[in-house]
Amino acid sequence: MQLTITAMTYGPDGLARDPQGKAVFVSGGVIGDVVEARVVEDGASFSRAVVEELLEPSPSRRQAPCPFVGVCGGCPWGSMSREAQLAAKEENLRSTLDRIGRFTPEEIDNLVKPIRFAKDEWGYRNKVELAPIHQNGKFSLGMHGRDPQQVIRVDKCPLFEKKYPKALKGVIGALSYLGNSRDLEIERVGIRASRRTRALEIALWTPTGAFPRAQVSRVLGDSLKPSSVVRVMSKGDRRARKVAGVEALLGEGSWTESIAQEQMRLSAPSFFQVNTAAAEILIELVMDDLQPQEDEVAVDLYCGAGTFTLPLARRCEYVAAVESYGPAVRDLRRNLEIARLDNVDVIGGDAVREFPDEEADLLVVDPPRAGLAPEAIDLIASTPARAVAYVSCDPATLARDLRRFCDQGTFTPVSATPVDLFPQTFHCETVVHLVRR
Ligand SMILES: C[S@@+](CC[C@H](N)C(=O)[O-])C[C@H]1O[C@@H](n2cnc3c(N)ncnc32)[C@H](O)[C@@H]1O
Repeated sequence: MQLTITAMTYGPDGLARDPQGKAVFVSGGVIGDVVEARVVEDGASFSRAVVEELLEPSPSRRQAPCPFVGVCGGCPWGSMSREAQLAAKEENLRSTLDRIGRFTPEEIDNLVKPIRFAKDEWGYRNKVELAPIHQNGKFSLGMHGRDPQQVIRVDKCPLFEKKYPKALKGVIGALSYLGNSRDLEIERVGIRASRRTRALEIALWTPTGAFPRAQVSRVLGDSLKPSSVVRVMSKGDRRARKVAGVEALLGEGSWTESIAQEQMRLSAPSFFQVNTAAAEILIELVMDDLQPQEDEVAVDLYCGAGTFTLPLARRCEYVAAVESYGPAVRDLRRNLEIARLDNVDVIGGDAVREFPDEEADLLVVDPPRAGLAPEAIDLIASTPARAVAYVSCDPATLARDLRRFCDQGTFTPVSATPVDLFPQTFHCETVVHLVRR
């Protein structure tokens, strides 16, 4: 079937319409392509197809600097120009606010601001994760494919921090050498690198039990000169592994990044924004939207290790920060100590159950992809706050929650700024400014 790709989905695929007007998700299609496609799934409301032949390549199509684009899971939009990626992300936010948020075209025009982005579209990721490969009795490491069951053999990744072009090869080489002389039981390996602090950490995720600590730290230390090597021990059911502890095998036992003039120290299991330069845009937008004042109280929900907590604490009288993940709570306490900030109440627990009872003037919420629980919206509405900054990594749950805020009636969104935190992917971060009606 001949198809023209007219949009990008919130996923790797292009979107086209068949002659009857039914939506077709086209794997391998880039906006503007004319393709010959084979339908692989014909559903009642939409179909799925794969590109068989590129009849007229889109002007937005380009040669990506990595042969694994399309196969590897890291760069699903890598064959599309940056301009086209940015435009598609802005359009995705608009269409989600329309479909799920039920905002009118005029409201969307008023809300959505031009997408913001940092300079680097490659070499921006401060973190990559490697998965084990056991093949023909040999051990190695690779990256998850577009099909997450598949692990692709790579020795470099153009998304990873450009100041460390040889880190992947070094880690894979050293651990393959060790893993072929004895079973290290590696479940995954995380590498974090900072061009600002020069910190390089290798985190080996393994089950609890015996582990050749000295040998691993010697081989990784000799080949990569990392600032830290840690072992993250996990236990429990395969689908719900829990961190049982982190042991430092070499160096600092944590990784340091510098962001918006703050030093952040992170333990390997803690969340940190993977694109430091673009995360600084999030901080700038949140502070510009909220304009925190020195006599004000701020609440930071889903605060992680403190990306927004520290800048809020510099500007406000007092901050209450809530985070449910133990390692991140400990990181935040340490980051506040390093920053000599003593005006923050760090609350470990669920954002709804532990909702701070302070009279908040401002709130920052940065939930995971699932977005906010309906109770969280009611709790936020029950505060006397004058404004909320909602940082979202999922346009669909964001649109749902903005509709709930509007229906609840206390806060109304006044701007939604997409930020390109994840170039080469369809993912998009958004900062929404809500004010009291
Ligand atoms: C998207 S991250 C944002 C972290 C932080 N604001 C930052 O930018 O670095 C979401 C955070 O929410 C935490 N989290 C997840 N569910 C939570 C809950 N129910 N209550 C409180 N925190 C939660 C996660 O552990 C994670 O640190």
